[in-house]
Amino acid sequence: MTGKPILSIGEAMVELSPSGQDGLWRLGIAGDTLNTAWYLRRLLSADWRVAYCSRVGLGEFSQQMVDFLAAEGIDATHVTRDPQREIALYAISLKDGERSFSYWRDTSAARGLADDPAALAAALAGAGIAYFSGITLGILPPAGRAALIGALKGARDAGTQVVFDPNLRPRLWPDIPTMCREIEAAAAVADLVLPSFDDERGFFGDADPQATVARYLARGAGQVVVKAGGDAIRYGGREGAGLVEGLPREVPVDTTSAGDSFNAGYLAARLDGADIPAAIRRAHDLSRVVIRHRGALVREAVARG
Ligand SMILES: O=C(O)C(=O)C[C@H](O)[C@H](O)COP(=O)(O)O
Repeated sequence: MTGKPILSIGEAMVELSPSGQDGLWRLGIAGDTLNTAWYLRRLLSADWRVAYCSRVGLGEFSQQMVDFLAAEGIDATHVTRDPQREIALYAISLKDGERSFSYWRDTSAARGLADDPAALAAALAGAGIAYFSGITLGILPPAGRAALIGALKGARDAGTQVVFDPNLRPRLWPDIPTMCREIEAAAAVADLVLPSFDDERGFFGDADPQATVARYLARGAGQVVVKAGGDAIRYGGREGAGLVEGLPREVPVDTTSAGDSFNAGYLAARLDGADIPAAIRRAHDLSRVVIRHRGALVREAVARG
């Protein structure tokens, strides 16, 4: 089965990941929404078009990103250029396999990705799936956030499936109440929300994954699938409800992109006709391989489709 283009919207950065050798860092290009697009590109057959919507600068690293997208088969038509700004940088630190991030992204070009309503509308026109995250929202100024959510709502009304990963990053937000309010406003325009239970418990106080499902459904989401590390995965919504148990566990080398790759695995499996429990198992299997390797984009995890 093939369909309309898949558009992922957000910020990609230069990534520094530990090489394993003291003082040596590996340079890559990554960012949550790009990671999901990258895994989707490799999981889906070439008949599918996977596109990225972002804003970059004119310098060397911005060009490297655009070249990277082209080399990876990701459509960069909707990556616009900002003559004044550059792309951001982040570094991964690892402690017992669990990742944390340092960011240099306050002035990045991607902060302007929703400034031009016509460009945003053109990017979304005809998209089968529009994918974005709480990080996409967190980097935007308030006017950009409102513009993006409005454009996604319009796209949803026009038949695009809107998919949202809350990906809570408090450092990107002025304060926690603003983050929580904006995340729920975004979930309200989403057909599918893919939260991670640890984050949701921490910031929304959800007692269990079922509470996360119920909260997002009450806000207007169509379907919710709650990622839970290696624990059972709860889902609910208009496509069905249930619990997927007995997922194999992995000792991680680097958990970066566990959630992003899960999202891609899930969407690709659903597009391939899998039911929700089967799609969850396929997504989990992919993220298990991803966390056995360093960095966000793990070529070993996915042969190119
Ligand atoms: O934090 C950001 O802005 C990034 O985009 C860096 C990372 O590549 C993703 O955040 C990884 O996402 P997880 O799947 O949650 O590990």
